[in-house]
Amino acid sequence: MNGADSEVGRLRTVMLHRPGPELKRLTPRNSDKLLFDGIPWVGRAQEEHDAFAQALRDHDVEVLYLTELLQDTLEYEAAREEIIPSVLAERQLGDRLAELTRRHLADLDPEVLTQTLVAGLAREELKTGRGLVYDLMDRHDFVIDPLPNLLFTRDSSVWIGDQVAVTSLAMPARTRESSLTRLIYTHHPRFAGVRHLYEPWLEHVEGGDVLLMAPGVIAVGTGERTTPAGVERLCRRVIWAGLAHTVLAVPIAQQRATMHLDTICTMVDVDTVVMYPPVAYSLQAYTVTAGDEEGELRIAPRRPFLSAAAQAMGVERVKVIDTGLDPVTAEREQWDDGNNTLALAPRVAVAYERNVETNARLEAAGVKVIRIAGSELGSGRGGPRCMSCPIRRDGL
Ligand SMILES: NC(=[NH2+])NCCC[C@H](N)C(=O)O
Repeated sequence: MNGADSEVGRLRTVMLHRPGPELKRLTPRNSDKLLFDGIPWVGRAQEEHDAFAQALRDHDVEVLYLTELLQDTLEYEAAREEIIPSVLAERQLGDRLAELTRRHLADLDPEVLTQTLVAGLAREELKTGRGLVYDLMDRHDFVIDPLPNLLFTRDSSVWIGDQVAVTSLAMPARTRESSLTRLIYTHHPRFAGVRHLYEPWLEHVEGGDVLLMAPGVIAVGTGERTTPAGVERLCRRVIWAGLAHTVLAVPIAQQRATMHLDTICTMVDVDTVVMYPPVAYSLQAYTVTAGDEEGELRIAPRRPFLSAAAQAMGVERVKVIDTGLDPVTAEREQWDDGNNTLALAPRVAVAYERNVETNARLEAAGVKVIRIAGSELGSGRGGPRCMSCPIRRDGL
């Protein structure tokens, strides 16, 4: 059965996206808007990603590729009819160019349509384009925007128990990603009958902010991406669907370095987190549980995150791999996703090799670290956890 009730149960199936031509669209002029901090060397990024996928397979994890699932999905007419209109940004294209683009997409076979939905479409590639909007656009302007952040499959959907939350991404450069994941989960036979816990048109929630701390206990960060309103809606849904008894709502600094909760904290064992030292003991949480009436929530006063988590999880304390680094190294390794580990099982985690000191501390604490290269992948500011959407983990 698909689903996950923790961050550390043995990982069985994961969804990845191998970066492709969408990364070749990045230029120094558009990279900020497209949420990359550098211009990746695409071939090397693919090699790094292939090694990541292989490391997972070597640990008996089934790797599904998002584009393969999408291509299968686009064999169905209903899926095509749903996705094509949704990518025609009419206010940008105007009705004439939108109609020509619609016709262009309708003629593509599932494989090329998949590529186009992910890599986008530049004006010069739309050979059938004409009209005033078309004439006024630069040849490199996008008729359909590329999705370079699709690589970070963590953010566009998240499994909670046996249901999938298709998220609502906050940044304009990413909003279309969850149209694709929603399409897959709605039409692909592998996911037939799966219940959707959340939808892309609701208040913003991103998967990188959602941590399954223990069966029944979820932490949700709120900052640059997941909004307070998103947390409230998610709380109501998970608690009243019986998927969690407690949600910890965790305010995080609204800045790029800490865009998601998983940039400062991930779990490496049933009761152990690796955490960015400057925030480990200052992070606060509101404990949210079911209210008296159906659909209502009870909110306990704010208190330190780690003690709120321990209480909800029913453990004496949450162990922190307090990386104990000097502040400059800690800040550098946090920026390079040192805290962003992907657990394959309790005390087995994938991490970027470059975060030498954080990895050494993990090992000293008894965690087996599977190191991967990420010099190019990391230019999008995401580590092994960001690049993976667990679809099935063994229950704890
Ligand atoms: N779960 C994560 N930390 N994801 C990282 C996403 C990085 C991506 N470039 C963004 O800015 O959205």
